[in-house]
Amino acid sequence: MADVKIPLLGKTLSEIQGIVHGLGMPGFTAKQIVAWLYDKKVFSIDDMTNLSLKNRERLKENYEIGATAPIHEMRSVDGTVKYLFCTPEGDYIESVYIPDEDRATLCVSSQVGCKMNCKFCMTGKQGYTNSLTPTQILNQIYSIPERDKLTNIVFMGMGEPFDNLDAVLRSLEILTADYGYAWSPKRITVSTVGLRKGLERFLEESDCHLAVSLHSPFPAQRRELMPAEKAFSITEIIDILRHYDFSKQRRLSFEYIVFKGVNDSMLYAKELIKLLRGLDCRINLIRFHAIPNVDLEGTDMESMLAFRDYLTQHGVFATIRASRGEDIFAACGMLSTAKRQAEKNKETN
Ligand SMILES: C[S@@+](CC[C@H](N)C(=O)[O-])C[C@H]1O[C@@H](n2cnc3c(N)ncnc32)[C@H](O)[C@@H]1O
Ligand code: SF4
Repeated sequence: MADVKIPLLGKTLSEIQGIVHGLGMPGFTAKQIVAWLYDKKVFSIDDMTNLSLKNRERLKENYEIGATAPIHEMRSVDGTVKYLFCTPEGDYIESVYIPDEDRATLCVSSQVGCKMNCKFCMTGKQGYTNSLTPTQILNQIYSIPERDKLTNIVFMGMGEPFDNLDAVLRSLEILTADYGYAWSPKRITVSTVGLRKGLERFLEESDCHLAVSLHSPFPAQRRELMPAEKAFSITEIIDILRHYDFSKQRRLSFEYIVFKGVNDSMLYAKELIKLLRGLDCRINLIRFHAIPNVDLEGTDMESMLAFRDYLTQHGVFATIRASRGEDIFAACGMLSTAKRQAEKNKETN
């Protein structure tokens, strides 16, 4: 059996210092290694040319960079690219590259599948398989051809980031630390259904933007759409957020998929205004990407515009999120589900 090597990608500076120390290398090599990883973004330890040949060989005995290219990509007519990665366990995850004028956003996954089982979500339908390691989270950013064009990262791919918070926080540290990518936290948004412990810890330990998936201002209806509401209600989430100061650089937004005949009337807009009163935030209205076997439909653009205008006129700034890559299975979880299905069919034929 081939030796399994430990990936360096996804290790923090202090972890690399521990490795360097353990291998008996001089302390300064830790900074050199993180620079090769996160600044120069090399694909081989052999490329770390300011490390002595002996130290590179020593490192290579047990470690590797750990970057793996996507196995599949789908390009939309609008420039959006969906990438499919395969993890060492043979699971599939998706990332979506979304170019838009002077911005280039990558939507990354944090888990394989998801435990939250939201009614409208294809990833939820897959169930939960695994949580991604920091290596697997960062690899989505490291291994795409557009990596040097990226201006923003959103954790809005497969999975619930607060259900894998250690790995997500470690990735955020590497993306924002001076020794790492040195990105401003303002370029990164983490989206969540809201899990109590995760929310509190994220607010404490990170400065990145927060997006909360809201979808209904009424707890009973939100519970129908999003079972996570049972454990941590939107009213409690908002209570915690009210005690936090979002007036500085950090942005708080709420995601709201507008479903036809479900949550698109002015009654809902009025309730949202009540719920969010006094909070420094915005609402992103999202068009529903239809998924199979779910009796939900997206609302029409006219109702969406009226909903947006009502909210904005009543002091809750609302925008309509442009729907991208509709021709390439844009709803997260669709491509990996198709791949899983194709493999199952192969096995049974
Ligand atoms: C896939 S989730 C991942 C992050 C996190 N688990 C969450 O729910 O916020 C990212 C966003 O996509 C939304 N979403 C899920 N399925 C969707 C669909 N079929 N159409 C449009 N948006 C969807 C979610 O509600 C959420 O706001
Ligand atoms: S919307 Fe988010 S939390 Fe809900 S099932 Fe999908 S990935 Fe999980």
